[in-house]
Parts: sequence; structure tokens; C-alpha cells
Amino acid sequence: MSHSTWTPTSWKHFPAHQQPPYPDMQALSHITNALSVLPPLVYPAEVERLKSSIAAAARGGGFILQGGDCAERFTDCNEQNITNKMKILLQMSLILTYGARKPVVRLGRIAGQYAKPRSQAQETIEGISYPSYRGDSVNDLAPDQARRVPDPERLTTAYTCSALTLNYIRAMISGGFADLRHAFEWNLHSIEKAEKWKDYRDMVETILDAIHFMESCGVNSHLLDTIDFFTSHEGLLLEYESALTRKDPASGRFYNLGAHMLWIGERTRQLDGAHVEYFRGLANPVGVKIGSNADPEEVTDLIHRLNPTNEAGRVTIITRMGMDRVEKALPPLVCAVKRSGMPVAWSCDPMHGNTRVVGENIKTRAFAHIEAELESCFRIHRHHGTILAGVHFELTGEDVTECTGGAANLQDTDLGKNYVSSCDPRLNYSQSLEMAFLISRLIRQYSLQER
Ligand SMILES: O=C[C@H](O)[C@H](O)COP(=O)(O)O
Ligand SMILES: C=C(OP(=O)(O)O)C(=O)O
Repeated sequence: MSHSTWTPTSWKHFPAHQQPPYPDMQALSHITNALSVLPPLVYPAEVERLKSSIAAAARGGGFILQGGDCAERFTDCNEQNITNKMKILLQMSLILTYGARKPVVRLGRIAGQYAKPRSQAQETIEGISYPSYRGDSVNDLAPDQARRVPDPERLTTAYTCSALTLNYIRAMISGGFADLRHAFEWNLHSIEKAEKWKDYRDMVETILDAIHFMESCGVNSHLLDTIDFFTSHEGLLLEYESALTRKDPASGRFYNLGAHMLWIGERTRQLDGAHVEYFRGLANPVGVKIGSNADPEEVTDLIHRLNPTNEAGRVTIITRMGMDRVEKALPPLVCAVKRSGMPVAWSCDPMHGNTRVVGENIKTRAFAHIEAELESCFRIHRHHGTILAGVHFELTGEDVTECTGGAANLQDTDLGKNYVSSCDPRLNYSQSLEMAFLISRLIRQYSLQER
């Protein structure tokens, strides 16, 4: 199939991996037709603003914090849950802004992160084999054969929950929730367990002092009232994503208006696959997850396919290699991309290459391994004269026990206490706060040496 003519559905001529086996394709097209005329969730000018911020971060003029749940659940679409996610992301971004002295691009894995690629089509729960859970937009987590069958009606619920979540985020921000002067109010119920809370409190006091000083000098601090906050999810379900793709009459370009940014997963980034075909026609900023087995030449071909005009901010390479493999796999990739001269933003996802299984089938990740991969990424980029422009995390504002280590030194034996994730393990509130302090130290350490 030729790659010359792109349309929002030209991907249908290419092999599409990880698509749910819907039993009734007619029901699916009925739903996607209905979705395609519903209002978009975001606006092209917002998407362009994000693209410019990513381009600035790629040049060292900012830092991208992308994070949120591994898989959002429909039941999480409530005030408390959204508020808690916003609190931890705002706290982390404040720590990073203060530590790095750079604007932070806040990019939630939120308001649409409802679909999951899986390694196996079937999974075994208590000795019984079921179709794998593929995210709430596909099937139900409950171990029940009938409820595990992909149901296209769930796409409508995914759209609705995304819209409700984003609507509440927008209301919170325009209502002043993100105002820096309220930084003490972003505390969470599990705060007493967060070892880094005192450091956070001291930092906020210093910032508030500086704001009071500015105000008493007559400097207008209203710029601190509000923030940019962007949404992102894995663009996995192509029927859904193409239904949310619209032509912008002003520019004539096509945008996926279901999120500001979308990424292609490690399992679906085949050069001649349907996902790459779909993504190459979008004007949105696009992320691509890259694991340790990737061939550097193939990655440069991929970047070229996605961004033939070398638009700045358009492609973010999100490496997720694992602490054991990053030292070997990242340098050739960095060198090949650098040699190609193509503009990319580099981000590090230190979660997905560091998953290990404990006991029967409990997935976990160790804080120390996550830290080690991050540190390697900062160092390798510094060594090759490239810039690590951001990080990508699975995390939550809740007091879960899914990843081990951190200041509270969670052990494998603690995992059963509050393991809630429906797919992969997330950093909990305390670990996320600690991680933000660690990243800001790494940014300072590795950029202090810059020219
Ligand atoms: O979040 C990423 C993937 O969906 C996840 O790691 C897949 O997990 P699996 O290997 O258990 O299918
Ligand atoms: C599936 C994911 O990651 P990866 O494609 O890197 O495995 C994810 O981030 O949810």
C-alpha cells in the first residue's frame, strides 16, 4: 500500500495491531459514526500551543512532565479522583519548576487513557483463562467471560468520561485551583506518610515569600493565577481515534481533537503498520515509545515518516528501556537521531522497562530501578550533547502499594496492602513527590554543566 494519500481512515489499508476483536463490526461503525459528529474535546490552537511548548523544551527552554494512571477507569471519573490527580501533578510541576528554573509543560495521562495494549490475548486468573483486559474503553476488568468480550458501547462511555474529566479540570483551573498562592491546599489525605512533605512545605514557603516580595514591589503577580494543562493518551484504538479526528477549517490540517497529544506505543510502532499511517497525518504533537530492542535506523525512518517536514515539537521520543539495557541501547539511538538532524524532543519513561513480576502474577517496579534509568538517561544525553526534555510516568495521587522502595521503603510483601491498578504498577503519592525532587536535582546536576 502506498503512503501517498492520507485520510483519517487510510490506516485501514495497513495491518493494525492490538485492535479489539469486536464480535459485531456493524455495531462498532454505528458507534464511531455517532462519535464522529460529537463535539471535539480540545481546540486546535491549544494543540499548537502544546506543540510550541514541546519544541521549546526540546531546545532546553522547558521540561515536560507527562504522567497519570496506567489505565483510567470509568469509576474514577469523579470529583475526588480527578482532584487528587491534579494535586499530585501540580505539586510535582511546582517542584520541577522551582528546581529546574524552567517552565514545566504539564501533560496528564488523563481524560482518555482508557485503552491498553496487552502482551497476550488471554490472561489467567485463579486458574481460568479469560480474554485479556484491554482497558475500560474495550472490556470490563471483572473476570467474567461475557464481560471480557469487547463492547463498542464502551467507546461512547470513554468519550463521555474524557469530556467530563476535562471539563472539570478546565473548571478547576479557571476557578483558581492552580493558582500558585494555593499551593498548600494541594495536599492529599496521605500527606502524613509522604516523607518529602516537609521539603515541599519549605519550598512553597520560599516561593510565597518571593511572591509577597514581588507584590510589595508593585509587580503584578496575576500571571501566577493560571496554568496550561494538557491531556494525552495512547492512540491505540484507531476506530475511536479516527472518529475524533477533524479538519481545522482555518489551516486545513487534521487534528485529533480527543486529546492535545497522543502517543504510539512500543507494540504498535511498526513502520508499515496502521498506527504509524494514522499518526503521520495528524498535526498534533505525537509521542513514540521506544524500547531497548529498537533499531536506530528504523527509528530515524519512523521519525521521518511521522514528521517529513521537520516541524519542531511534532515528535517526542519516549525511551523506555530498563535500567539494565539503557546504557547499551540509548547511545546508538541518540547518535543516529542526532546525525539525522531531525528535531525531536527526548523524554524518558523509566517505568515500562523496569517491570518485574512477584509471586503468582503481581507486577511491580522498584523505585531504585526507576531512578537508575532516569539517571542514566540524563547522563547519556548530557554526554552526547542532546537534551532530555521530559519524563513520562505512571503515577497516582493515592496511597497505593504498587511500586516498591522510595523513602517509605515498601517491600514486595507490602504490595498486597493496597494494590489497585488494573494493569501496571504506579508510583504512589509519596513516591511521586520524592521522584519530583529527584528529577529536579538531576536537571540541576546535568544542566549546570551546560555552556
Ligand atoms: O502499560 C503498558 C502495557 O499495557 C502493559 O505493560 C501490558 O501488560 P502485559 O504485559 O501484562 O500485557
Ligand atoms: C503501554 C504503554 O507503554 P509502552 O508502549 O511503552 O509499553 C503505556 O505507556 O501505557
